[in-house]
Amino acid sequence: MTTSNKNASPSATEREEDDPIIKLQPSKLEDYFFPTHRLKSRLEDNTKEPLVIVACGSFSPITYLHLRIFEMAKDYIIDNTHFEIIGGYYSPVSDHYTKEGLAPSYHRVRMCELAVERTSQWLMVDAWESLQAEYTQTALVMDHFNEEVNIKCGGVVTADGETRKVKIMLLAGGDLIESFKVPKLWLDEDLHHILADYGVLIVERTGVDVWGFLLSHDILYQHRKNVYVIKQLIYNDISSTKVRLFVKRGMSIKYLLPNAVIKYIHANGLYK
Ligand SMILES: Nc1ncnc2c1ncn2[C@@H]1O[C@H](COP(=O)(O)OP(=O)(O)OP(=O)(O)O)[C@@H](O)[C@H]1O
Ligand SMILES: NC(=O)c1ccc[n+]([C@@H]2O[C@H](COP(=O)(O)O)[C@@H](O)[C@H]2O)c1
Repeated sequence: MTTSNKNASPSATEREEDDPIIKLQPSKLEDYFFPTHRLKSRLEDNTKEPLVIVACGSFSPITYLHLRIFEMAKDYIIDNTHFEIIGGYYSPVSDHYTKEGLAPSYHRVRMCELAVERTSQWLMVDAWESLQAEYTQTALVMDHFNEEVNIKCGGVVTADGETRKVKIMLLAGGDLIESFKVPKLWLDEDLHHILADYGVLIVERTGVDVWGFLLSHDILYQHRKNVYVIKQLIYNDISSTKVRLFVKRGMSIKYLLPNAVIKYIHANGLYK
């Protein structure tokens, strides 16, 4: 027998489905605006330090792994730190980043938006980096978020009406952090800036010894108090590279990424 309870108040998950259509990020820099529709303007717990988490990457395409890393970070933050998350952002890299398999940035931004717009209450997509006329180093992307959140939005307000500066942290997989050792890929001054002034949340990745790397890398070790390593309790290794290959070979990508993103890939003939 099935029962229906029309009067029951909707669960949080159901409410997300009813979110009003959000304003999508534009495809031209002159129309750019910083998305704040899911950014908390008030800190709930006065004893906590407000935090915005930023994930930089290709997201070509975004997968359930890229969605999960934010949720893993959230659980970690709640259990192990004195931070209160006030928002999370994807910042897809621009077309000037020379990496194989990058779909045009407009599509990558839109796919990220489709992935979060009906499934999350705290994740947003910022197109600023993707709209720049040249490649933007991650240190500058972090500065952009700092400027938007702390200078233009003025930080966050506490229950006492006091304004508090928001900490901005980079969220990255173990592989991205391991790329710190690649000669000339990252400037030392950028690493110091990211690690000292912002901080990094590292999600373990299969095959990468994050703790070993942390010990071996001088700059990372120097700033270790601002580096948080998150264990993957359920290992997930969904790869965008393999998703692209599956599409090219006409194979199914269902259950690897949200349906809305799959539909978008097929409708726009991406990764053929
Ligand atoms: N299996 C994984 N475990 C933890 N983090 C991951 C994993 N895969 C990707 N990430 C992280 O997701 C972020 C975005 O990754 P990005 O889209 O640039 O590359 P990718 O997911 O490895 O895709 P590609 O196959 O196109 O290289 C990065 O911080 C990356 O380290
Ligand atoms: N010097 C830098 O700032 C630098 C170097 C390499 C990668 N990254 C960033 O790391 C992210 C992921 O890059 P990959 O997909 O190549 O691992 C991208 O957002 C890219 O911009 C930054």
